[in-house]
Amino acid sequence: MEQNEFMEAIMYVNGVRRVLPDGLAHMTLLEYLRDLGLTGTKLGCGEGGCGSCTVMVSSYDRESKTCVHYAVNACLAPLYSVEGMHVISIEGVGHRKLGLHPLQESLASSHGSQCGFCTPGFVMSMYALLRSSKNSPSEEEIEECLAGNLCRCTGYRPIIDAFRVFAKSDDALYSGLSSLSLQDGSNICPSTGKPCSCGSKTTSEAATCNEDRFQSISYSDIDGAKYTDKELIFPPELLLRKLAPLKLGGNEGITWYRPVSLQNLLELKANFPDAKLLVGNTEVGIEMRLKRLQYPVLISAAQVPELNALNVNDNGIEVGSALRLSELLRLFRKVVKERPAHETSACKAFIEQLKWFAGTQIRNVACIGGNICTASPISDLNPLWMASRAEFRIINCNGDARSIPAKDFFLGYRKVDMGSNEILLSVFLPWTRPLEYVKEFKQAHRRDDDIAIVNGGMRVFLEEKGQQLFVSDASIVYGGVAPLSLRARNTEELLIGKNWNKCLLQDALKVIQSDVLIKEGAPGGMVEFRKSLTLSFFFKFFLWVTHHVNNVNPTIETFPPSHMSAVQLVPRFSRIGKQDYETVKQGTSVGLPEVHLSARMQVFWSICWLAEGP
Ligand SMILES: NC(=O)C1=CN([C@@H]2O[C@H](COP(=O)(O)OP(=O)(O)OC[C@H]3O[C@@H](n4cnc5c(N)ncnc54)[C@H](O)[C@@H]3O)[C@@H](O)[C@H]2O)C=CC1
Ligand SMILES: O=c1[nH]c(=O)c2nc[nH]c2[nH]1
Repeated sequence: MEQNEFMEAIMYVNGVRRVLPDGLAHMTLLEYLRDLGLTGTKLGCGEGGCGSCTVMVSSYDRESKTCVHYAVNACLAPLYSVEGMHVISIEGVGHRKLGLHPLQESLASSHGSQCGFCTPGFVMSMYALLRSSKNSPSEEEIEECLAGNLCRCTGYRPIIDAFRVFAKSDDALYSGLSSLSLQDGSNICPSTGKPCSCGSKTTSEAATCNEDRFQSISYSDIDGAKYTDKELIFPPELLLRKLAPLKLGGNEGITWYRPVSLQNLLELKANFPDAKLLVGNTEVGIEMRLKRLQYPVLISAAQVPELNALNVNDNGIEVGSALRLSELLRLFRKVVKERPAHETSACKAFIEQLKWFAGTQIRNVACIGGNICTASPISDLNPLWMASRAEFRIINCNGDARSIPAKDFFLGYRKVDMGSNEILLSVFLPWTRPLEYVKEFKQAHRRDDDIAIVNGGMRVFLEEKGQQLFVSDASIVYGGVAPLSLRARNTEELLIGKNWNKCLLQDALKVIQSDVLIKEGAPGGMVEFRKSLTLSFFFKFFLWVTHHVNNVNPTIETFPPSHMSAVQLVPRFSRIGKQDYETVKQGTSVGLPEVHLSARMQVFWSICWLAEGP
C-alpha cells in the first residue's frame, strides 16, 4: 500500500464530526468519549461483561446499502475501529433541557434506576434495539438485548417493566411454545416441566397452565407503541465516503492497520509476520489491557470483504471468518426458515448456543474467526464446529489455500494448526442429512452472559436397517474438560456401527467416564460436578435423538414421558414480578412510590462518580 492511499480518519459522535488524529491507536472508544467530556458512558469491568460502557455504533453497509445500528462495549472497542462510523452515546439520546427520550422517561418514572451507574448502558442497549428494529421488538428481543448489561442495585424487574412498554404485545416468548413443543404433539408445561395437553400457542393461553403469571405493570405513562424515532440521523458524509485503508500510530510504538481487501491483508501479514490480527478485539483487548501483552502491529481485518463473504449453496454454508456472531445468528435463523428441516439440525444447535453466548454487545463485534483462533478450552462454538463436520479454510501470505476439518484443527491449549504466515479465511458448515442430528450443550453459573463450566457438541448419523437404527457416524465433543475442546474418541468408536437402543446408552455412559478424564486439582475445579455434566449431556443427547427418531420410526424404544422435560429447549423466561403493598398516605410523600430526584438525571446525565476519575 502506498502512503498516499491513506486518508484522513474521521468519525461522528452524537452528530458532530470529529477528525481522529494520528497517535491514538492505543486508545479505546470509551477513553476517547470520556476525554471529550462525555462521561455518561461508564468504565465498569473493562472486559465486555457488564455493559455500563454501552454505546450505539451506526455504520453504512455497502453490501446491502443500508445503515446498520448496533450496541457495542466501548471499553473494548479500539478507537480506530469506529473510523467512518457514527457513535451515539447516552448524551446523544436525550437531553434534560431539550427533553428526555421516551426510553429515558420510562426508565426514570418506572423506578428503573437507583445508583444510576449502569443506567446509561441499559438505555443504550435498548436504544440500539429500537433503532435496529423495523417493528416494535418482542419481549424476548428486549430481554436478549439486555443480557450483556448488569445491574447491581436497582434490580432487573423495574428496568424490564420500563422497557416492556416498547414491546409488541403478543409475544410468543412467554409461551415459548415454538421451542417447547414436542414433535409428537404433547407439550411440556412451561410452569411444571411436566407433559401437559394445553397446547397453548399464545401468552394468554399459556397463562392457563401457568397460574403464576402476572400482567405486566409499568409505572410510566409512556405508550411505547406510539414511539416513532426522530433521532440523530446517519451523517450523509459517511454514506458517500469510500472505504480506504488506514495506517495510524499510537503510544509505545503501536501501529494500527486497516486493510480493505484480502490482498492488502495478506501483504501486511507477509511484511509483519508477528502482527496481531483482530476483528472484535474482545479477546485481544483483554490480553493487551488486563494481561499487559504487547502487540506493536495490529491489523484490523473487520472490513475485509472476502472475510465477510456469505455463500449458501446445495452443500452447506460458507461464511467468512470475520463475520460477526450476531450476523451468523441472523443467517442461521434465516436458513432454518428456508431450507428443509433435516438440513439444518446443526444450524439450530448453533442458534441455541449463540443465544446464550456472551451479551449482545460482544456478539455484535466478536467474529467467528476470533472465537475459533483463540481456541479457548471453554469456547462455546468450537465443540459444535467439530461435531458438525465443519471445515476451516486457511490461506497463507502467498494466497495458497487449504482446508482442514474442524475436528483436527485444535492441537492444545490455545494452540491451533495454523502457521504465522496463515490466517483463517472462512468456515464451511455442511447441511445435515436425513437422520443426522446435532445438539449443543452448555452449563454455566448463570444462563446469560457467562462462560461455560462444561459445554459440548454432539452429532449422530443413523441408518435404517429393517426396523432398527444403526449408528453410521458420531461425534461427541466436550469443552471445559481439558486444555482444548476434546473429542471423546473411544465413545465415538463405541457408538459407530451399533444399534441405537437403551443398552447402547448404558455402554456409552461407561466409556465416557474413562474417555473424559478430569483429574483432581484440574484447573476450573468442581471436578465431580463437571464429570457428572459430561454424563448428563450425553444422556440428554440420547433422549433427544430418540425422541426425534421416534417421529420417523415409531417402533424405536422410547422413554417415559416423565423424562421428556430433559429434551426441551430452555426458553428465555421473562423477569416478571409483582409487588403488592398498601400505600398509606401520611400527608407527605412518605409511603408513596415517588420517583427519586436523581432519576431523570441518571438516565441521561454525565454524572461522574468520584471513584471513576475523569
Ligand atoms: N470479552 C468477552 O466478554 C468475551 C470474549 N469472547 C472472545 O471473543 C472472541 C471473538 O472474536 P473477536 O473479538 O473478533 O476476536 P479478537 O479480535 O479479539 O481476536 C481473537 C484472536 O483471534 C485471532 N483471529 C481473529 N480472526 C482471525 C483470522 N481470520 N485468522 C487468524 N486469526 C484470527 C486474533 O489474532 C486473536 O488472536 C473469542 O475469542 C472469545 O474468546 C467471547 C465471549 C465474551
Ligand atoms: O465461547 C465463548 N463463550 C463465552 O461465553 C465466552 N466468554 C468469554 N470467552 C468466551 N468464549
